[in-house]
Amino acid sequence: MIDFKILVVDDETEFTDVYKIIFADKGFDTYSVSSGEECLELLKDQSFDLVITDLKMGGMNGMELLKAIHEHKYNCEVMLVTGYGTIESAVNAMKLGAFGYFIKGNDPEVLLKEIDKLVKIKTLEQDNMKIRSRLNDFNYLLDSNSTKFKNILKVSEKAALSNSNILILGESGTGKEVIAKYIHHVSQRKDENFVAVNCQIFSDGVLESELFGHEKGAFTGAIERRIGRFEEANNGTLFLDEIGELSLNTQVKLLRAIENKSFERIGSNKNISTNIRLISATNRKLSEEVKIGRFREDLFYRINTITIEVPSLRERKEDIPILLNFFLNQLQQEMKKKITKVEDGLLDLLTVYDYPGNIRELKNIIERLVVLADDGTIRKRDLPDLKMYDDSLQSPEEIKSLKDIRQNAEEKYIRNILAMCSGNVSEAARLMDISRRQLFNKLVEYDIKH
Ligand SMILES: Nc1ncnc2c1ncn2[C@@H]1O[C@H](COP(=O)(O)OP(=O)(O)OP(=O)(O)O)[C@@H](O)[C@H]1O
Repeated sequence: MIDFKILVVDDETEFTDVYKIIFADKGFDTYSVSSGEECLELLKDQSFDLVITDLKMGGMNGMELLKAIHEHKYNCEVMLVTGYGTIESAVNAMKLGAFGYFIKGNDPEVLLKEIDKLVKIKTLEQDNMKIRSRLNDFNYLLDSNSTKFKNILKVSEKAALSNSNILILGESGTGKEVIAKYIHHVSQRKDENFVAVNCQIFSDGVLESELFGHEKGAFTGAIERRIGRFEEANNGTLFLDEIGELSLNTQVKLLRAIENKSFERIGSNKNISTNIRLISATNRKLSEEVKIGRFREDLFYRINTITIEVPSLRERKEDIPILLNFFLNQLQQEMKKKITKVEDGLLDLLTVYDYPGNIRELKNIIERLVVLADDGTIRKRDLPDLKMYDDSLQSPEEIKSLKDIRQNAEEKYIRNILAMCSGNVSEAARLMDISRRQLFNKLVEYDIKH
């Protein structure tokens, strides 16, 4: 069956029957109704690629139907069927946006050729949509000034060519999922699904049903059959994030599915074979987890045919300027806000900080700067806690007086608590167990704006 739905509209059933046979024979999904009114009713519930309507009908005629379809903005083409005597109105119909017309009694091949053109247009549009959605989906920065990260990209591209299972290691927020998507994107599986599952957010039983699916009635609450992520990812890529969080029980089931390249839905004996590339990721040291018996060794060797270690952001600080640019562009579009200037010294502060939360943290900070920006300028004063950036500038050799250190710590503490309370002084004072007056004095002393 071709993915193309046709609706034939004619009050003479002998014609609709003939069309149905011809179209069905060519593999089109064909329906028929006997009036324009019925056609409009059906279009409310179902979508069709093409409506072929007779021009002359009792009730609403073909031309009126064409106008109504356009008025409702239904996304389908219309072709008119006409006798010799009415060709002129068929031509007028084309001026009104009909895709074409067909003269009753002519060779149906002529009509089929016209339909074929539409099928080709539809396929082309679908391909374009797929390409666009792939590109939209891949809105990440892959340029890098860091040799380490450039190497990661090279290894990813090579790994993508194979079918091997890949393990991505790295701290939280370094972009492990981004790398997984990139591998999928450059692999031969790119037109198939990329399915991501975060193993941490599900409890044991729920995760198994998430991965393998279940049959209706398999357990209390299984009110209908559910396709699991393994099935969804068939022929594509399955990305298991936080794989280090899997229980030993689920590890056994996952290992079996990988080894046998097949699995069963929960509550079913039917074996379903699967063809997936598995990419796993974790911020845990999996080899250590194996040593202490928290992660199965056999599974570890199954999933890490190729291991990719994504560097932390502090190991690739040379990328902070281009990441800043990238996120600024992205956020300007998302927030419809123009940023034309980065205040002097801001980039230095951003570069000096160590980002325990990696790119995720940098992105959040930039988002905050854009939200708080006015006059199109992002500024130092809007950084979440300026002091922590200055702190990382201190070298261990710099010996300071105890008083300085104490004041430093106090100021940082106050700034953090204030940020936690979104600047609410009463709440911050309560948390710090001091009076509002005492806190106000400290704010003046440290020149903290709130
Ligand atoms: N190269 C990049 N270009 C643009 N954005 C990126 C890039 N790398 C990471 N990010 C952004 O940083 C955030 C964290 O990325 P991602 O989720 O891939 O990290 P992760 O290492 O998988 O994190 P976790 O271990 O917490 O799951 C996301 O918002 C992502 O869009």
